[in-house]
Amino acid sequence: MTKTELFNQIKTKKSYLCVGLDTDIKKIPKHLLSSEDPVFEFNKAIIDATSDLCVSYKPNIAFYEAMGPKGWQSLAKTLEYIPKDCFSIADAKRGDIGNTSSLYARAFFDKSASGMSFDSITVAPYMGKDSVSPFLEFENKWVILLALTSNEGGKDFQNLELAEGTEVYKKVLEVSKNWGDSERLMYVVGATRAEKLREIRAIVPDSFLLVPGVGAQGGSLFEVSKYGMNATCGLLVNSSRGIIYASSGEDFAEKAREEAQKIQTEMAEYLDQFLK
Ligand SMILES: O=c1ccn([C@@H]2O[C@H](COP(=O)(O)O)[C@@H](O)[C@H]2O)c(=O)[nH]1
Repeated sequence: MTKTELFNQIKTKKSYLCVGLDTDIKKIPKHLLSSEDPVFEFNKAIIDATSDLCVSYKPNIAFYEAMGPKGWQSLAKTLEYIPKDCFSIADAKRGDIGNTSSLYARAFFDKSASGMSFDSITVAPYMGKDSVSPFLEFENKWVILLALTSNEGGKDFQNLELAEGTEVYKKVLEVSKNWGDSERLMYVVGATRAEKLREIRAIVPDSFLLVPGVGAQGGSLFEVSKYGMNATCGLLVNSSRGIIYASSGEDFAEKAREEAQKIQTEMAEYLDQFLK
């Protein structure tokens, strides 16, 4: 999916919501556990209930890897089921020396090799350019680099000041924006770090930002939207637990829709207010 196609989806759906498919077999409603593939059945119901309200889905790969081969099967089936007008994100946080990164890229982008072809993958930037460029060699695929993460521990390194006075996360943005343009490269910025969005926008004005941390982690959608939105929206705001585990009963999909609807309604207002 191109940047223009993504923005068109945002305008059509009046939404920049990304639903996180962090599907934990231990949290799936009991009545699904007797089915052949409970994880897929759960995801399918969540997708059916939310696909008109969001523009993206983000399975976090850890939840599937943890289940072994069965988990990878559920992941591949889920990816096939995600509507083609929704931007798919493999939240895998990969990155290694070049030849290894190439294999990670093949695993998530090359359907003929792995059976899966996501639109994008999250990548850790700390091994540098040659660990990231193998992902960018795949045409029409996106890299989403971790910049300023939502967790408290993110401050341990990301906010350290280098001798020249720049914080590490800013250096990541400044250097990596030369590895690919805003048509192929996005950044993760936690909603819990919304106070930094003005400074981030000064460095990467045109890039899309994947923003996790609203809902369960307490980040503010208003602040993210006010300080982070640009002329093409430039935001994909993720909520996982707040939507998919809104209920643990048979009404889980209905309740997930209600939560997604609340966020979409707020987003429609912010698009009117803050789109530059
Ligand atoms: O900085 C980061 C990077 C990734 N995540 C991931 O996003 C979701 C958030 O889930 P919630 O349930 O909405 O809190 C999850 O997959 C994280 O691994 C993040 O939270 N922060």
